[in-house]
Amino acid sequence: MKICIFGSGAIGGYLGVRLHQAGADVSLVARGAHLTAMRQNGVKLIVGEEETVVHPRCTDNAAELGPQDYVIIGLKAHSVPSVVPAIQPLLGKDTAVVTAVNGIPYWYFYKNGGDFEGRVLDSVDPGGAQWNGFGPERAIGCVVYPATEVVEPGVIQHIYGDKFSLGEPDGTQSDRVKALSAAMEAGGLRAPVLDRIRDEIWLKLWGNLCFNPISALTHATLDVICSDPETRAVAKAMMLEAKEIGDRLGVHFRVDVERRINGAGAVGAHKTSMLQDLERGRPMEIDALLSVVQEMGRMVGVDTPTIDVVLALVRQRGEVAGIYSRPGVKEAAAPAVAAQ
Ligand SMILES: NC(=O)C1=CN([C@@H]2O[C@H](COP(=O)(O)OP(=O)(O)OC[C@H]3O[C@@H](n4cnc5c(N)ncnc54)[C@H](OP(=O)(O)O)[C@@H]3O)[C@@H](O)[C@H]2O)C=CC1
Ligand SMILES: CC(C)(CO)C(=O)C(=O)O
Repeated sequence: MKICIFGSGAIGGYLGVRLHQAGADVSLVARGAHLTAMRQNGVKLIVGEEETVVHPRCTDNAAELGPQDYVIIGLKAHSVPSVVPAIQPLLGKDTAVVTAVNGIPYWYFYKNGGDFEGRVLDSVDPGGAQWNGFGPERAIGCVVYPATEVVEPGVIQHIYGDKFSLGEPDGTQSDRVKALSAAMEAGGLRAPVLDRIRDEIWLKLWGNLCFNPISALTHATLDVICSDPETRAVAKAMMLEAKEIGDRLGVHFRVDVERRINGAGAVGAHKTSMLQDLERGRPMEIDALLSVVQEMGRMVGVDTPTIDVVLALVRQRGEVAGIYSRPGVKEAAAPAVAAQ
């Protein structure tokens, strides 16, 4: 089984190590010092006291790899549109594209039925670059639950979790999704194949769409956001607006808002990825977590007053830090120093 992980950072690198251990023919696409270190020393994964080093093929040039059975996208959401051309050499007739990325994926309205079938979402897929460049029929959905970090080039620290839920857009138990699940499970991961992957995408997104921007605005950790009555109320208001949108799109939320907030609070004094990105001066995933929910709200006729306010504030926070540009505006240059 040939698998290329395009964007082999914290999550992609973790997946790469586990799939390599499972015996898959794994190639990692990465760049910079991280790529150099992985090429020279292998990829080191630290899980608790245990350290594993594996030596998959590592490159910054996907063209040298040829067509794959699976391309797993492990990039931050905002990076995906720009790599569509670079991914083309990896795509054969039957190659599946697995979106291991937070937020709403480009293929959301493929085989979902209803009024919006075939609709491209501008906030995550401007101009339909992914829809047209990958094709929605290649897509396999993936919800990423583990937390991992690149602690130094070539070194991935596992923090918690081992579950990557998978699912076909049409909910079928296809051979390709079952084979990928089996490979991931052979590597020691949990990879259930769900028949309603969009429900799971929303459940994860439900937390990301509020906690991540609130944390970027306040610099508070999850425990603080969830226990302070005022920020908890902001989060809850955003989640209820999002739930109304999800309900109209046929999403089933299997837990209620209070339980979802309590679950996030129980994670503890953890900085969300958006806060970490802000502090490190790296682009923030605002559009795939938040702008897209506003866009979907407009589509289904649900007002999103709280989401609108928080989105306006976090966009401006990102723009002032030089790490965010609104969809349709030229990409922000990375600042020389991290934002304070
Ligand atoms: N890390 C986590 O704990 C979790 C992450 N997620 C989600 O998973 C997704 C991936 O996140 P994460 O792994 O943390 O992100 P990372 O930034 O750690 O990994 C992405 C990697 O892709 C590289 N990259 C970007 N553009 C290119 C390119 N053109 N060519 C080659 N390599 C490229 C980046 O390099 P560079 O650093 O140079 O930009 C980086 O190494 C995100 O959507 C995130 O929200 C979800 C749950 C938890
Ligand atoms: C920690 C958590 C759950 C916050 O929503 C997360 O997924 C993130 O930081 O992106």
